Amino acid sequence: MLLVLAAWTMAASRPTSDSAWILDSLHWTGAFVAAAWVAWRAARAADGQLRRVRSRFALGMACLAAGQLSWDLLSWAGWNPFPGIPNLLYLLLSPCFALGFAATVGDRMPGSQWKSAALDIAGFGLAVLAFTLALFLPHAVRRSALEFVVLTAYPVLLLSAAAAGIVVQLHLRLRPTAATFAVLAGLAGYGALWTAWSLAFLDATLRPGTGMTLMFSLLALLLGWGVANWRPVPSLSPRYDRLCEALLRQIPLAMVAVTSAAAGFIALGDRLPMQARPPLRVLFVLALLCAVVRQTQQLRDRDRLLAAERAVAEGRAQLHHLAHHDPLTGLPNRTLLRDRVTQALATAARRGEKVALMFIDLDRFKEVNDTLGHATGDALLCHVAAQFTLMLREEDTVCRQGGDEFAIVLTDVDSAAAVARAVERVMALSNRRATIAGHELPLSMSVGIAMFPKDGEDFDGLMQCADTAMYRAKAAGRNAFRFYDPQMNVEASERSRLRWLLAHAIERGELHLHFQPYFHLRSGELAGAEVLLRWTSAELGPVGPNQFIPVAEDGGQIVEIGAWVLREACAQVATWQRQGLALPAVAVNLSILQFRHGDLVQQVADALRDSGLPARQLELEITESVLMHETDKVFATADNLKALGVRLAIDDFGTGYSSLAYLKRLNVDKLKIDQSFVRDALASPSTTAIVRAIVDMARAMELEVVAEGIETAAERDFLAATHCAMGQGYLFARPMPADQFEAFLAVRAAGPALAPEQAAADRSGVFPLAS
Ligand SMILES: Nc1nc2c(ncn2[C@@H]2O[C@@H]3COP(=O)(O)O[C@H]4[C@@H](O)[C@H](n5cnc6c(=O)[nH]c(N)nc65)O[C@@H]4COP(=O)(O)O[C@H]3[C@H]2O)c(=O)[nH]1
Repeated sequence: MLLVLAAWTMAASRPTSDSAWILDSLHWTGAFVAAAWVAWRAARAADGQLRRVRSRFALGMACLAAGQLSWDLLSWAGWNPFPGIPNLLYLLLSPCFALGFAATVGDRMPGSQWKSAALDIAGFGLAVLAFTLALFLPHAVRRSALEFVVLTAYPVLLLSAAAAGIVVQLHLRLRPTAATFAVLAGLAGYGALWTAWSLAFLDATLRPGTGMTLMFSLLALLLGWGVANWRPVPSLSPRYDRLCEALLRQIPLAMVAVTSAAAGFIALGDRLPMQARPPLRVLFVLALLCAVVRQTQQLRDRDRLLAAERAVAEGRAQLHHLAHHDPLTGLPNRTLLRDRVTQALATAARRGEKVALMFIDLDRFKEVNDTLGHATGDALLCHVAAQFTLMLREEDTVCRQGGDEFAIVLTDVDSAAAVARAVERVMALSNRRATIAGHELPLSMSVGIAMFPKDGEDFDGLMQCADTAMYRAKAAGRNAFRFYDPQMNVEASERSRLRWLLAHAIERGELHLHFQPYFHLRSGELAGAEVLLRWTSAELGPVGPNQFIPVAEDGGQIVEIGAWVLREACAQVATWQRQGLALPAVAVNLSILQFRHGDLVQQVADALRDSGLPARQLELEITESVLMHETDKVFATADNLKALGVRLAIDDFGTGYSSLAYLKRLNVDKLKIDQSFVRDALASPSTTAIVRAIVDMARAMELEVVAEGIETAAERDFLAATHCAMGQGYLFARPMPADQFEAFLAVRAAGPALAPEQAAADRSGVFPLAS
């Protein structure tokens, strides 16, 4: 750099033109060779794509240096025509840089972007050409066409190369560095310098040793440094991305501006040769066409971008909605519920208000799903969701937790009584039936309620309390609501302990069967025995079936336990039979879950085959509740069971949904009158009438009837008088373990038939009344 400055200072201070040219050529040669050497070294130090890019730039710098050296040589030889080899070499600088920019792009640009970039460069190039021609043509009168072309090509190619660099920089969002500025400013500066130089050349006013000649050297050094440090790194900054986008949008405007400036020059000046006007006009039109096409393209891209942005925004909104709402019912989901409850609690805490959280579970929804299909189940859920929404105030939130569970938040509630009123409103739905896809579905729900701040202070705490209370409502026979009470937690943990212990009861041999006989009331003959399950837990001692069967049903363990009972009962009765201790019938209780989940028909067939018990001796007791929902599946299973030859009995008849049509269709063999009727029959005339009606109806339908829970002789006499054929109860015998029942059978096999209570009395000591 210092050498260049020294040479130039000497050239500028020398009065003679020749020596100034010599000194100019000295600093040009020094600067160009030095710049080429620096660029070349940097290219060799790089590898991969960077090496390709820098090599092309360095080749351009080498052409510049070679041009200068050849100029020096030819000038020294005294034969240096214009244009000559040096000019050709100088001209190669721009294409080499353009190739370098193309190598920078590599495969980083998709085809459509390539086209846009090419159009940007071509349009700008055409505009610069138009401008340069407009500038140069009035001065070209005394020059040959070739001279003019070369002089015009210098600035046009250099400015187009600079434009290519800018366009690549913007399209690829390359981070702007000092080297970027050096290369782009070097090219653009050369473009401007050559313009001035060419104009001076055309006007024959070119003088050596001026600032302009010095600039050639300085710009070469700047370019060399820029190439040596060129390293294209994409920027990830969204701000820079937006800036590049905005600048790219200005390119058509720049084309129009440059073209208009050219047109202005022509309009103002009067020295433009006439024959040059038509090609210039074509050039203007082409440049403007490029600008228009590019502008249209940008508008289209912008529209597409806006549409894409809109789609993304809509997608985001949709995602947000999906993340916070249940897709089936459109109600808020648990995530949104948590937000709303948390907000409501914060407000309530500030204002000293109460908040109620209701946890709702539809009773027997699974049965609807299993029997009528998921579409019906979904429609029922939507129906319930719509009803809840209609019933509540706007400020209350209804949400679907998932499955058949809903939650309702009531804010600003005065008292538990107000909550109870709201709950009753919600539960009023239970009195109605929903008609879905032609099916009349009973709507029943169990509701648990937790109150803020009494039961919990945050969402999770309140949810847990409401869940526990809901569980209690279910355990209380469903279709009920319960407010949370701390005692419930104790019970809930007891239930989970029971469930855990029950899981191992079979393998630990803690389950066993009791048998309770039932008799023909008139003859006193043994009619059969009901099998009743007992559990003696190693940790808890004896646990009653009313305690553990609901737990086993909740946990689904009843399916496995029920299968075990079936196998054990058949095997035991068949063994007695082989010992000559005949039992006319053995009745086994079935749970609804065995109908739903287990392969019940196969289990029964296996139990009969393995034990050798005749099918007609096996009675399966199902409760009326089975008939309430599982119609199609129950009918099909019942048909298959009947096809095996077993008998079906309806247990606890009269307590539930007593449909004669279903009874008939089920093809049952026996009804068991629930013990609550037997208990009240003598005291309440309406119950007396019900019992009579059941017995008459059973006789009319040719069904056997057994009255359960007979405890007194008066009850027995009343039932015998109403023509109830059979009876079971403590009056005759309590449920007995297998060994005692075997002894009972042995006594009966030995002796004459006794009236049942006589038998019970006679066997004192043999048949204990307590099981
Ligand atoms: N107060 C009184 N009670 C009498 C009298 N006679 C019989 N009982 C009781 O009444 C219940 C009759 O059985 P359930 O109605 O089928 O009611 C059964 C049945 O629903 C269920 N259960 C028992 N074993 C099984 C089983 O193996 N599988 C299934 N799924 N459920 C069972 O547990 C329930 C209760 O069984 P348990 O406690 O054994 O209670 C038995 C029996 O001990 C009487 O004169 N007075």
